[in-house]
Amino acid sequence: MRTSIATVCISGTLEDKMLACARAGFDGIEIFEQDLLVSPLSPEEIRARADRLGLTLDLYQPFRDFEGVEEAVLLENLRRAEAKFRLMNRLGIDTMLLCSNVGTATIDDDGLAAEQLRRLGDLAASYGVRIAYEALAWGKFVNTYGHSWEIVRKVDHPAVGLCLDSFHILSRGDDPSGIEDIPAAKIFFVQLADAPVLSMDILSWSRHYRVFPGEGGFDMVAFMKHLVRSGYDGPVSLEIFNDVFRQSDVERTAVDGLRSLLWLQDRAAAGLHGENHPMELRTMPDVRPPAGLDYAEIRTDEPESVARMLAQLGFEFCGQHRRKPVQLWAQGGVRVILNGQRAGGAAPAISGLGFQVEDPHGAVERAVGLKATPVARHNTADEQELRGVSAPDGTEVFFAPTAQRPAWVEEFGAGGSGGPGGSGNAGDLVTRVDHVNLAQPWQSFDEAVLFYESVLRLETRPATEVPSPMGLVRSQVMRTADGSVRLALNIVPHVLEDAASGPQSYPEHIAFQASDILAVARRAVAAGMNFLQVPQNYYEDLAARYPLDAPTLATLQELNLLYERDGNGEFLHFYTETIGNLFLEVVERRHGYEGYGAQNAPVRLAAQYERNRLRRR
Ligand SMILES: O=C(O)c1ccc(O)c(O)c1
Ligand SMILES: [Mg+2]
Repeated sequence: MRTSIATVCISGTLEDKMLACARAGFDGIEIFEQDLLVSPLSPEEIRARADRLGLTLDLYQPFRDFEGVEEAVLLENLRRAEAKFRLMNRLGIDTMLLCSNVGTATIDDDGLAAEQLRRLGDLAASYGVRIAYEALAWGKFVNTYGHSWEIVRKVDHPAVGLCLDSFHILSRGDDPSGIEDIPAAKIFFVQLADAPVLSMDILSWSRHYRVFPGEGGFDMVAFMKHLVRSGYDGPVSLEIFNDVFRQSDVERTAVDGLRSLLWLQDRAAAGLHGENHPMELRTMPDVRPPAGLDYAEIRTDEPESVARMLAQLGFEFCGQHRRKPVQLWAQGGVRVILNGQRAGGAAPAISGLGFQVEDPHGAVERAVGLKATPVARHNTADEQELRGVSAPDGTEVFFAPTAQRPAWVEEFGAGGSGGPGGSGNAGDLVTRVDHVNLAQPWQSFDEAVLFYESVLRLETRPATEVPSPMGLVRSQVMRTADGSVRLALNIVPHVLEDAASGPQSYPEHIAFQASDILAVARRAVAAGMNFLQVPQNYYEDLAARYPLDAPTLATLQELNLLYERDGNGEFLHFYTETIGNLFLEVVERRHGYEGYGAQNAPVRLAAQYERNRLRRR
């Protein structure tokens, strides 16, 4: 598949954009008119530069408000078009995108629109140029791809075909399967964009919220399959209007974009089960989603305090690393690595996660194929080689075999009874990691969703928004279907960017699942643990929300436990104090509860905010 991207997707000057697209590995680009108008480079220089970078110039766009007009307006539109055809000749671009008329159309008549497009086709052909007609979802008379295809069929001109843009089709809830019935030769260009499911006017949605395939809520894989089945084999181009992408690091966004096309090809190929079509799809090693967490690594400047907290929760110290200031703690088969090496400014509190996979080698190969950055790992001869990549927020993601007792624990001289391997001791109350909550800088949130979806094959669940004193926190759960791995990605509110403490001052946490949370809490109380204090108002509201008896309520309040119900399911959980950027949570799920205590999250965030303020005073 030939990959392309519209220059409007990314930040910087036209030169910056071209360089970044070439470096990321795109085959070509669409020149967005605005980028050319403001460029000091001449069309010939742009052409030469693209050539040097190995980029094809696939499309010039957009040309607007052409068809469905009075004759006098049409003559003016043809004059406008001819100027652009001359420009395209200088650029060496042979396809121009024409948006369906949104402004000047006054005549709702397909026959007339077709005749006018035929005249444009004749003019275009005389310059060796083709017109790709795109139905904008908010076009005045033409706003569906079906309608644009009817008109193009009527035009019946070799220089007039279609541009299909997934956003305009899927945003309206239109059925994309009809794409398979369009003759491939009449599809001149294809643009892809995903978007989060929002209820707002389509134009604003399109101009500000598009995201790369895999980062939103559209079924892009199904769309791609229809496209492949049509027999189309031209460029597949990203056209993303997104306020964040346009102000983010250009190289990084370009890589994110290419990753989306690599992922999409792989998924579409898997869904097409070896069907034969002209478009060749690039695939990668097919790895299964992780089976569980091998370990979680916490990096902290206060390892003693975090160690104390782990001990209070029933974790056992299993050993010190031979050479590094790094400790291993374990309980019930859960392994936590406590890294006291100085992290420096923007390092996340949860610095690494080991995922258990069937084929660690294949998983690394796939991750690198998806343009993830490998993490440098120093190995001595007797240390087990673990390979991993960096997630967008800097968390190191390692791929480990699905061993009960991984070989690397030997580096910690770990022996002992239950210790770090197997399923732990019979009396262990913590049985597994329930979920890991990772703070995401707002610039790389969409990138992170695609990263975890494509590299780890996690599924996205509908996002939620949690109010906090620092702003609205968007939270996105990504998990395996069976729940063996669950991550909650939280966007760090903008306000923290300005804080002296820097963008990563937002805390992260690991939630441990317990078989008996009351016992864990009581043991922690006895061991002198500092719980996050839950306000009285919360318990009064809880009594109103649920018919809980007085002794249960009193126990919840005494232990600073939070509670939520979901049908038959019950969720009990508590939080520790925050140390540096880290706190811990213990949860107990009863009767198939599947959520994360969303109603309690604002209480937690407000309590942490109060605590933090008191400490800073
Ligand atoms: O928002 C627009 O105007 C616009 C322009 C060109 C496109 O290809 C498109 O999909 C939208
Ligand atoms: Mg478009």
